[in-house]
Amino acid sequence: MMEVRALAKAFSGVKAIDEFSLQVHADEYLTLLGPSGSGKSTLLRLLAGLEKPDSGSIWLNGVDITTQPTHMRNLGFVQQKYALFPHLNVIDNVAFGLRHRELDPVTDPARVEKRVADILELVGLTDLGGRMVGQLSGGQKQRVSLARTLVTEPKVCLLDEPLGALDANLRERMTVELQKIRRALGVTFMHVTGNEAEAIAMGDRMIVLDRGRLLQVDPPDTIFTVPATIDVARYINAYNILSGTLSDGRFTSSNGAFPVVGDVPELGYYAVRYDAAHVLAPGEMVPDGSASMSARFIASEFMGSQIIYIFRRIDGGTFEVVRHLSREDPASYERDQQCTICWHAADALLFDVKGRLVMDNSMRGAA
Ligand SMILES: Nc1ncnc2c1ncn2[C@@H]1O[C@H](COP(=O)(O)OP(=O)(O)OP(=O)(O)O)[C@@H](O)[C@H]1O
Repeated sequence: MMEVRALAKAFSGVKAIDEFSLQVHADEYLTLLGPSGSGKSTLLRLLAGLEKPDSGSIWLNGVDITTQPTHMRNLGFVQQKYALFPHLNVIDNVAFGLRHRELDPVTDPARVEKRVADILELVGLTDLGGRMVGQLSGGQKQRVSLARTLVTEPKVCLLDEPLGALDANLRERMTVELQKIRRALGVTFMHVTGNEAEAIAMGDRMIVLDRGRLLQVDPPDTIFTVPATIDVARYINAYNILSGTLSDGRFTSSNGAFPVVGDVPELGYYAVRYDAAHVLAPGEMVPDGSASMSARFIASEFMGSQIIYIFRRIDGGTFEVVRHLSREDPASYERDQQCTICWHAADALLFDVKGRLVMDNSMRGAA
């Protein structure tokens, strides 16, 4: 439906977007995760036509829109700052885009009224239509901003950190709402976020961006279980990452040596998911087929249904262990207590020196 081909944009010689290509499907929720400065906003601005690319092209339903002005693109853009008209009420803010859009403006008052009423109902603002926007909460302003964009029926709606300004409670509610609204309209959403949990929870597919380059695009569960590079593993904040080398058939680092199934040349990194590790009880033996390391307890964080234990590794880095409390009671450790952490050797992911996933240990076991 939308296709981005080798898009590039540099500012003063620094590449903000670097040979970025992507196929966007109709009726999908795409999330875009990247650290600060990775080019997320620049990419949205290029797609929206607010920034001119140095090279590459953007296609919408087979039409090259690379040089089309913003208002001709039929793309919606919900920016970080809501940019609502303070002197207009909610209804008029939403109606404005519809009356004044370049492509097919709607001027018949009855049609405008009906369309605005429908969209306000969809975003849950029916009762607030007459309010001035200055009298709305952050979450309500966010909905007006979304409604104002969606009322124009864009083919793709770009959302720049739409939940960024909301408190945790509201963010959780809007997570579900945004998905519901998108599904009801069948419009494609491209939602930029710096929050990995949001990207994983909301996307049908998820893009990971780093220094302007696309590292991976896949359904979130694939990104979570099979991150294509060590940087993807790092950005989703779900893996303990160790660097080391292969020696005598074992991944060897200052934290110990762990068995590697098969022969992996050029091994550089070893990653253990937080929820794949557990802490041995005093006197408990390391099970067969497991790797283990010694670490000192620093702190735990209770998260409701799960608990995170944080340890200090021998090399000074941290190692996190997540346990689900539906399966076991929380344990308590003394600060600086020496513990043994273990995991199935086959659960570790192996990356080469360039940070590319070589093949995971379990796949090697099966091979
Ligand atoms: N108008 C500009 N002039 C110069 N440099 C820019 C401009 N816009 C962006 N950049 C640079 O391009 C890079 C990407 O910036 P961008 O704002 O797209 O990143 P981001 O991933 O959206 O970051 P954040 O999550 O912090 O908003 C950064 O190095 C930034 O400093």
